[in-house]
Amino acid sequence: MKREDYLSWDEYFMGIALLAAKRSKDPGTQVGACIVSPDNKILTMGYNGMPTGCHDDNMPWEREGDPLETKYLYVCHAEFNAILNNGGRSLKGATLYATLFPCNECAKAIIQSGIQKVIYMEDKYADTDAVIASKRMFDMVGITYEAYEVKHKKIVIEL
Ligand SMILES: O=c1ccn([C@H]2C[C@H](O)[C@@H](COP(=O)(O)O)O2)c(=O)[nH]1
Ligand SMILES: [Zn+2]
Repeated sequence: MKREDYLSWDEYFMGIALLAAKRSKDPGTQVGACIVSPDNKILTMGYNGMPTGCHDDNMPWEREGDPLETKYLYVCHAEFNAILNNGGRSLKGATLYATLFPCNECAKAIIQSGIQKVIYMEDKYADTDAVIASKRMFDMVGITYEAYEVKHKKIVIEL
């Protein structure tokens, strides 16, 4: 008889996005993204981090203060990294699993890449212009977005 407590596709892909987020050096919010083809093949992944060659130790991670000394002008967003990491594979019709609702800049890249669906975990910046603009664009172009249904499943991985 087969196992019954195996991961659903959504659990598997969101689990991978959560694992990718663990690579982030951001002390504030660690974001992960996993992009999946319509036939459930993982196409690409990403997390928020500094551009390649900009060493994490030499970059600011502050949230406030002189804008040039905050992370915001430098950090590459998880979804943006995932899209850029696609290795030449088409993302048309794909689904993006994201641990945070994508901002407007990521939304633009999502639209241009042909991704059709977004499944997100957290929407803690829902009241910001960035996320409002994001949803406005998704609605306009017919990209669907839905909150990941948390089932409080614990996935334990021992290394
Ligand atoms: O679409 C998004 C929006 C934000 N991020 C990243 C950018 C930053 O590294 C953090 C946000 O940090 P806070 O301290 O919570 O402001 O999230 C992203 O990857 N994707
Ligand atoms: Zn973004």
